[in-house]
Amino acid sequence: MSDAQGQGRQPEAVKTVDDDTDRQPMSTLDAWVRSMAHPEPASLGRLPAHSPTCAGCGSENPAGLALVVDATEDGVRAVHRFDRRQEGAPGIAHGGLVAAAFDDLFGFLLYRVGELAVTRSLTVEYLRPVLLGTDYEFTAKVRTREGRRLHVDASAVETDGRRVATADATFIIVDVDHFEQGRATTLP
Ligand SMILES: CCCCCCCC(=O)SCCNC(=O)CCNC(=O)[C@H](O)C(C)(C)COP(=O)(O)OP(=O)(O)OC[C@H]1O[C@@H](n2cnc3c(N)ncnc32)[C@H](O)[C@@H]1OP(=O)(O)O
Repeated sequence: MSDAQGQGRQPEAVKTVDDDTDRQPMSTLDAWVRSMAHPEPASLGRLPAHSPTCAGCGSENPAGLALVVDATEDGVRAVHRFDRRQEGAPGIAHGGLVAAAFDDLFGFLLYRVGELAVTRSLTVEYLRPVLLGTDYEFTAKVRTREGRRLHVDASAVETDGRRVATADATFIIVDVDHFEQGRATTLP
């Protein structure tokens, strides 16, 4: 992506900005599509959120996980601590939210491969309870690429190195037109 210096660029996803060409207001989707249209491999360091309101990594989503993700030599990494908003059983993170963390982390690999892709399948192995208020290191990498398919792997580990969960997923590379389907959404 254009934030190759790892400065944490936020895509212009939720801002209404002036279109340089016709001076008409640009929609949220137009701005997001424009910002995501040309993903480029990023250098090491902090990666930009998918959008400010992304449920996985957007800092402006009060219900989101607000993952903070760095590019590493072989993939991506986030240290994350779940809180009460992600509770399932008392004191334990809900499995669906752990899956969401993996899914969103996988979405950051797109910055590393320079393609747009979406989740087609996601499998999580819950090895141990993921506790609220505890730091976990999430890492992910691309295992293989076959045509439009990206096979990706991830794990979450405690500070002592014990794995609490692993995940693998298939992402399918899509054209930016895929996201035009979001136009059907009519939320205020
Ligand atoms: C910028 C992104 C931000 C990231 C945010 C975090 C990630 C997300 O939340 S993404 C959102 C959740 N995912 C979605 O909404 C995706 C919804 N699904 C779709 O839109 C479509 O099914 C889509 C685009 C994935 C694939 O549709 P389509 O293009 O018709 O693909 P299709 O022809 O069925 O399959 C494509 C290829 O994948 C293969 N494939 C399909 N399913 C699988 C699977 N489960 N495992 C392995 N391969 C598969 C097919 O065999 C085919 O292979 P090939 O190209 O070699 O023939």
